[in-house]
Amino acid sequence: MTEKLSDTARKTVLEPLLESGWEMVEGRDAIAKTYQFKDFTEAFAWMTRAALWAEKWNHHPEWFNVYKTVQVTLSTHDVGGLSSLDAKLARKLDSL
Ligand SMILES: C[C@H](O)[C@H](O)[C@H]1CNC2=NC(N)=NC(=O)C2=N1
Repeated sequence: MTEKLSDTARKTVLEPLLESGWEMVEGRDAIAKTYQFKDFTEAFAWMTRAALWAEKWNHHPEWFNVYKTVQVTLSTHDVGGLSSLDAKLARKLDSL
């Protein structure tokens, strides 16, 4: 069962992400990051790889793509805030 991150988990799990370019979204329990690629092909190839992980884990990003920029927001809709799935997906997105 997915749960909202506890205060303790936020310290250990979110802090490394916030140090690597993720930001808390104002007014909402979510994290966001903007990725820049060389061109649209690179951006879309990355989105395709990300989509396969999202499907595999049944956890999907909110994202917005314009040309070579992809803005990603992560939150767990089922619990109305951040869960460990968001942290897991964020780490995966950073590694792709
Ligand atoms: C029914 C389905 O399992 C759920 O709606 C899944 C799908 N993908 C999801 N993605 C995200 N980001 N949050 C969710 O709560 C979520 N729930």
